[in-house]
Amino acid sequence: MHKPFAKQQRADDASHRREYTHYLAQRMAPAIQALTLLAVVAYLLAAGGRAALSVSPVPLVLRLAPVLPLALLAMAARREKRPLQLSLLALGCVLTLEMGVNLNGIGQVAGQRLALPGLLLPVASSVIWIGRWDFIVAMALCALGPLPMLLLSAVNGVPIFQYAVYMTIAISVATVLRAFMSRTLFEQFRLEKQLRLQAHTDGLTGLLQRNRFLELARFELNDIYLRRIPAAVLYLDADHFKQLNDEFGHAAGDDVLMRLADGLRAQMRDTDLIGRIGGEEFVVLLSGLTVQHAHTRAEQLRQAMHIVHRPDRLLTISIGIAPCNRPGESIESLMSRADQAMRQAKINGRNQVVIDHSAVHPAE
Ligand SMILES: Nc1nc2c(ncn2[C@@H]2O[C@H](COP(=O)(O)OP(=O)(O)OP(=O)(O)O)[C@@H](O)[C@H]2O)c(=O)[nH]1
Repeated sequence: MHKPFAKQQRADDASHRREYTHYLAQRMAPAIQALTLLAVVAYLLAAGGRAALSVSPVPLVLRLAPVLPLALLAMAARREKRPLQLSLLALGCVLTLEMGVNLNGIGQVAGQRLALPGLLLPVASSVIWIGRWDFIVAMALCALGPLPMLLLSAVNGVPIFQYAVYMTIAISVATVLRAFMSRTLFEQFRLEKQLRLQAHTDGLTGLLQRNRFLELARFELNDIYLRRIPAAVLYLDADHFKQLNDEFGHAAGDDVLMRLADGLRAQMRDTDLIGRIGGEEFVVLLSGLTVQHAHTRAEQLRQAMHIVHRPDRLLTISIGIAPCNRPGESIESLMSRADQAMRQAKINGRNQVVIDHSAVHPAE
């Protein structure tokens, strides 16, 4: 179930990190999918070419064996979007490639040369690692993977020394590339989040913008109808607001609107969805409350607003309530009924709560 946006704004560091990890997974998935596919083709070409050019004590079938797990990993990566699973698939691919390097190099006079393509691996894969842990594991696999083959074919340790130098350079380059990529992606994530926040929240009151409210309310209503729980929509409008603006200016009006929004937030539960729908009009979706409970809450809210002082008088609001008692009814229709009830409250003399009875179930 979608929680109110206000709640998302208070997300702690752990959920922020989780959000970033999922963002990275979305961004990295196509690269991981392309690289795992490339690994299958590259391995086939390299192992096939080597089999045609040189003799090896390891049977060809065994040397080509990594193609199957590589192909399976590439296929699994095609449908994957979850961060941990993507990291594990990419690591599986690196591990299989390193096993392939050993299978093709063991027993060959110039076996150590086969370790050279492995030097590409840290650099080629540097940007796909989602977390720090998978990057470290991948680099360790790249560095240590070809060692069995090198140890078997080394003469006086010379190839191992050369390999260690080149691998250190390759891992250093990979670390720089990854650091640059992480910084760029984190900045992009931060900016996108900030833009989303600005697009979703009202700049003056910090409440949900109309469109975002409607979007979240649709999700919430689906859940309400599915679970068959009671709910109600409140439509709130500040009384004689034009008079305030006309007499004391828009800045005074803005100040009252901000304090009205603060009062709304303080009175409502974390799970209530609150949106600013128009100038001095607000809507609340109260989930899990019967119409009687919603009425009590609306009355409390109306009275709580009296502590907000306007320069000319106490702030009063008129509230309309539409109970969600027609399964499948849209949020737009509920808001329209609540708005009608609010208009009735204005006609009745303002500063009061009116329930829309047009669709109240007989049982209620
Ligand atoms: N300060 C300020 N005023 C706004 C804002 N948005 C809308 N308004 C003003 O809100 C006022 C709404 O006035 P009306 O719709 O006539 O309603 P009212 O004067 O409150 O009268 P009733 O609703 O009948 O009690 C208008 O003067 C708008 O200019 C805003 O963001 N800031």
